[in-house]
Amino acid sequence: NLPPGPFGLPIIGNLHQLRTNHLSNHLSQLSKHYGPLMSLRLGRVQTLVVSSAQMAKEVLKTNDAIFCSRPVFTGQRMITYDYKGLVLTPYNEYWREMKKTCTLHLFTSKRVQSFRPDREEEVFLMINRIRSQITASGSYEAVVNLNETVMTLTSTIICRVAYGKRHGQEMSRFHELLLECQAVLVTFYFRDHFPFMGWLDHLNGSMARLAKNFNDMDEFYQQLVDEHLNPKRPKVQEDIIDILLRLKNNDSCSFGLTFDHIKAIVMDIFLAGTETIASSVVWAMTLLIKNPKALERVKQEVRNVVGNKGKVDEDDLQMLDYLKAVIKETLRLYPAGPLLIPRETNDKCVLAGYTIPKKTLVFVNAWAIGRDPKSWDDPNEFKPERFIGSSIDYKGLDFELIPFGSGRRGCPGMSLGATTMELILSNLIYAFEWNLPAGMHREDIDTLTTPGFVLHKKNALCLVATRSC
Ligand code: HEM
Repeated sequence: NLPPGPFGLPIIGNLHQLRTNHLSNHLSQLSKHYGPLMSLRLGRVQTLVVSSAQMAKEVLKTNDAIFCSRPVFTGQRMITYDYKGLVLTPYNEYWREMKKTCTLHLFTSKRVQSFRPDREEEVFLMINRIRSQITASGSYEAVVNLNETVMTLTSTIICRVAYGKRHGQEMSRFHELLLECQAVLVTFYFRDHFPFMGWLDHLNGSMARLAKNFNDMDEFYQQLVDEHLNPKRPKVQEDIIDILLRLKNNDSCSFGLTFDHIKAIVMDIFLAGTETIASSVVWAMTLLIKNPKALERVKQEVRNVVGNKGKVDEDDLQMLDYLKAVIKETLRLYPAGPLLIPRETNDKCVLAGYTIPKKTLVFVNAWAIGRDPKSWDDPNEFKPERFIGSSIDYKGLDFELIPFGSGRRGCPGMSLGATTMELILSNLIYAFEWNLPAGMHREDIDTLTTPGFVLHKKNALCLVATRSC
């Protein structure tokens, strides 16, 4: 008694139907036909796709205890030091302890606040770099590649938070490793879907590629840990590695924190924090440039609030209601994790009259839910106004808007993520006038996406910046 779904082929099931660049959109189209609970079979893996706010509430709230595990896959197992992190670890006693430790020591609002100077300094440095680009161009304007600019910024911010370091030569090496890491994480491993064909992963080189990436990343992280252990290291503000080393020395965790745990957590923070923030800022700028009235309104709001101060700081953010609405609307239309992070059931259960087996892989389609006409008027239109005077928020209680997920596996970095997005976007809008390059029209700005966990804009957003202050 499984939920309905498209007919699958023998052995491979529906795998062949999922070879698409925009999986969440494709699943959303299929769900229009099969309904908000849809079954798929990926090789031997039974899969459930959830595509309405009501069903998301059933899964993430009512039955959270059953839907809160994560699937075990080959690439993820190796990259996460055999599931010693948080993000991809299946639900078990270890995850609960680790989550408690991270919630108490890494994700408190006091800790997020303590990194405020790092965030502000890096954002202002980025604004100054764009200003220098304009000066160097010899005119009043310069073309800025926002994908590159914002990605460099967010990875520098996360580096400072996690390792207390800015971008240097070794950081660009790390960037390369991270890109390779994302590639090996989304690689198709035969053993995950057809256990008897695991030998093919060795034959086609994917296991060797995975092992190489893991060893390179491990070497990099170990070097960072060693630097932190060096007694001659200058005393600066505590970063995440410092905090975890302190907990290790004090024996603060019941499971005995090791260097592998520390490296796995730092890896999590990098993977979960960098691209999500960067892609969301790029989507916000894409939507604003395509909607000049909204861009004008947010610009007026930021300038009225900030005046001639020269930059937006975090104290100003509370007063920027329309900017916050722009961010909510962006996350509704382009959630950074359009299928959240895949879940797995840890028991059998009944949902809307259907039987969902234990160990079902679950995709909650935040992309489809954010565009569901049953929840939203003009669902495909960019209308930040819809959030003005509305209590709907992305904090995990309103299931029509769940870019950060919900329940016990919901995003613990939400506050850091949202504040950083607001700070970057408001400063970009405050410091510059943004226009399309000569000869380009609003309609020419595409919204194509890249495949993968994070929904990136495929073609770089290049806009003309002119100084406004
Ligand atoms: C725009 C920014 C961000 C977005 C949209 C986002 C989104 C998400 C989503 C959708 C999930 C899965 C939730 C679920 O399964 O219900 C998640 C989990 C997670 N996020 Fe974020 N995130 C963002 C920023 C961050 C940042 C800055 C950090 C850390 C510094 C972070 C750390 C994590 C962690 C550790 C998890 C795993 C939680 C678990 O499985 O227990 N995220 N995030």
